[in-house]
Amino acid sequence: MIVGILKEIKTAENRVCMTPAGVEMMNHHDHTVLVEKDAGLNSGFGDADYAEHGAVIVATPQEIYQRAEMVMHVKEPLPSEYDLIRQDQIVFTYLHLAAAEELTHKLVKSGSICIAYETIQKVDGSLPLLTPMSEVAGRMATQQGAKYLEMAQGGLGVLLGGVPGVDPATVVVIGGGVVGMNAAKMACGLGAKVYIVDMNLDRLRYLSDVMPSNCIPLMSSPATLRKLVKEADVVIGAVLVAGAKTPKLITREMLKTMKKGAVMVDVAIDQGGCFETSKPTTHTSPTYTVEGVVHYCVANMPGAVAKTSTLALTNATLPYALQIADKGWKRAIQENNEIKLGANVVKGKVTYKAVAEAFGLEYTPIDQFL
Ligand SMILES: NC(=O)C1=CN([C@@H]2O[C@H](COP(=O)(O)OP(=O)(O)OC[C@H]3O[C@@H](n4cnc5c(N)ncnc54)[C@H](O)[C@@H]3O)[C@@H](O)[C@H]2O)C=CC1
Ligand SMILES: CC(=O)C(=O)O
Ligand SMILES: [Mg+2]
Repeated sequence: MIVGILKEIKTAENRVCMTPAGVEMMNHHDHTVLVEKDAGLNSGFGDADYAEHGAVIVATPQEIYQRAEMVMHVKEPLPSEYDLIRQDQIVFTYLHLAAAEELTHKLVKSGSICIAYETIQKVDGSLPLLTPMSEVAGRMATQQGAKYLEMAQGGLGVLLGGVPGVDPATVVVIGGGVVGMNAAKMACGLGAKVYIVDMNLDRLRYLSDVMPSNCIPLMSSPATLRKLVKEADVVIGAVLVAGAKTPKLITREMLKTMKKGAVMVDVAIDQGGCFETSKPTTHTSPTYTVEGVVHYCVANMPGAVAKTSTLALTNATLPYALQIADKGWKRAIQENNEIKLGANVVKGKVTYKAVAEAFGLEYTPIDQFL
């Protein structure tokens, strides 16, 4: 198969979706890999490095879309690419469609086969291609919370861990999955007082077993959240219902009861965000303030630490990319249920139920194409 590696074009997105080592593996499986010029530069991989590992360097995204049978990205295609996507082409990347109505319509119109990293799912419910970036974003969320608590950044002026004789900050993490647990670990390590809330009692039991004593796992309910946000210096949004639009758990009314200068980091923004007042921001303009509360809602947080993130992401994506390239999309889906769950839009139909539901579109089970 001809596989195309596109350069990222989202604001301050520095990751690349395949390393030179990945290109070499693809070559070993007899695939040709086209890599867009400078695609890996900000992750530490130059064109010469790719070429040495067997890539064909291509000057423009137009040529990649024209020649490749499967195009790969890290982030979703942006408007400049919508008309380049070809019928029957495989698009393999993060899509987060339940929060992206225009993109969903464009992909339906394109007739392509769109497999989303974030809905590929194992039998135990885990999301193997989301997990590594959730680990990065969770850890970063606490760093960003600490930074924006500083007064020069518009924050309250509280040090996350306090000092001897002075109370530490209170961090409330909503959602105790991969993002939430990683955020909480970092906040605990810095000495903050940490609450982590989830709806899944088994997950709360697990967190209670493994987290340090300055982390208090609590059952999520509107009443609990109303109480916690009043105390919070930092609130981290980390809930997910796989593939679906995020539920809004912190309302504007609740925001009004928070401390002025408190910080909200909505990591779940890529699926729509779990605070009513969240809207996507970028690394070049990451925050805004509502009701005196600083909001950080960057949808591609790991892009800021690309040297870590590219390696973590491609370690996870490459085995799946190889299967799709080796077998073609149909057989890869037939033989691997994890990849089957990644199919979001196929040949003009929405094949992921939560995406269809988000926009009142017709849902077509993928089995109809197999
Ligand atoms: N902004 C960014 O750059 C990035 C965003 N993300 C996003 O972060 C979000 C979280 O991802 P993961 O932690 O990997 O998901 P996960 O599936 O590991 O964890 C989600 C947790 O939310 C809990 N949950 C669901 N509904 C809830 C509710 N109403 N109240 C409390 N808890 C609830 C679930 O029980 C689960 O434990 C996703 O939207 C993901 O796409 C991930 C990486 C980067
Ligand atoms: C998961 C995701 O959206 C990201 O890594 O940017
Ligand atoms: Mg994202």
